[in-house]
Amino acid sequence: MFSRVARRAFSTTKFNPYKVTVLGAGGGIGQPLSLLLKLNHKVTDLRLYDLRGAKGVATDLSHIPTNSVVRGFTPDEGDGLKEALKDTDVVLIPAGVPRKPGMTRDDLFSINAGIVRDLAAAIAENAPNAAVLVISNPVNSTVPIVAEVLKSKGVYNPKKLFGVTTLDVIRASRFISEVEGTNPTTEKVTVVGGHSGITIIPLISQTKHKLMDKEKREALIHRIQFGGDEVVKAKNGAGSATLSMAQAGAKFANSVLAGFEGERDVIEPTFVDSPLYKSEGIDFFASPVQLGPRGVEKIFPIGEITAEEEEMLAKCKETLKKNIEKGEKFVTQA
Ligand SMILES: NC(=O)c1ccc[n+]([C@@H]2O[C@H](COP(=O)([O-])OP(=O)(O)OC[C@H]3O[C@@H](n4cnc5c(N)ncnc54)[C@H](O)[C@@H]3O)[C@@H](O)[C@H]2O)c1
Ligand SMILES: O=C(O)C[C@H](O)C(=O)O
Repeated sequence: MFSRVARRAFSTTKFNPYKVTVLGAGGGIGQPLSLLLKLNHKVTDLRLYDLRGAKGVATDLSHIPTNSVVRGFTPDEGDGLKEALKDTDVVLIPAGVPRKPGMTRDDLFSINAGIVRDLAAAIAENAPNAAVLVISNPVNSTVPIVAEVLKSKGVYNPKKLFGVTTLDVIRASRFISEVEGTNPTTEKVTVVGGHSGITIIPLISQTKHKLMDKEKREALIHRIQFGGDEVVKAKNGAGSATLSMAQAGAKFANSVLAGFEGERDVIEPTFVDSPLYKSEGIDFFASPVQLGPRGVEKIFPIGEITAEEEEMLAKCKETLKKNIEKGEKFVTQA
């Protein structure tokens, strides 16, 4: 039985009808991500697609008494991908293979580039107005792949394409709190650049811990940049981060939906088509972005940084430029 207060709160809750699709929903990230989206009251229509397993995951989640209807789609019955995408508002893409120990994210390009390209073509056809949140690695290259496919189909909207770098941001909060003995939920670290090794730049100088001693700071930065390797090593061949990534992906998706709903001051670092370093041939860059009803509302510059961070930025740009070009050429020179 609901108490009177709970009943009143429930009956006055406003549900906006958002359709959200997860491509790769049967996987290590896909399953917990779908669970977290099922628990999100902003989501009313949840569609799960995978080559296999999506129907079982959807049926399982469909017993949870939250606001959304959840359906699973696979390619074996009719056009599952088309049905999963039709007129959806947000698409999250965790489809693709994860790393094993000894691999870089770039080593995943040979398999994941084709997967992401084909899914992007289906998005262009069935959900050209959707916000697309790319999780599949290597993000520095898969985001440009999606952009080029959407451009080739005449439906590219740079305000609605996002590389999800939220895992770097949540790791930074957690790791800095471990170093400083503080509450991780109140630690905010701006992380800019891209999503792999030295392209991940946590701006410690912009935190309240800017006076941290050099040795401690360098170890912290290295841990944030290579946090993914920590998980790959610990899972010992069974994949990479899935649960923390699901949390990160659900958090970012919630922010995108909050922006759609017109909530004010929704700001998240994310890897987007950005003017910040375009003059240097870098088409995409992660920096704090204000999200709104049309997607990207405002891209913030990275602000004042130290000489040490300038050096990191220079190295990041070199790698990022190559990663982005690799993704773009995969589509344009095919
Ligand atoms: N952006 C980030 O911060 C971040 C963090 C962690 C992992 N990742 C990346 O996410 C991806 C997925 O990782 P995972 O651990 O969930 O892998 P996983 O192997 O557990 O799951 C991937 C799922 O994708 C599905 N899939 C493959 N091809 C597909 C297609 N064409 N259409 C639909 N589904 C397809 C598979 O069937 C599988 O269920 C990897 O590339 C990984 O590197 C990114
Ligand atoms: O490390 C990986 O390969 C997965 C992901 O990009 C991560 O940062 O955990």
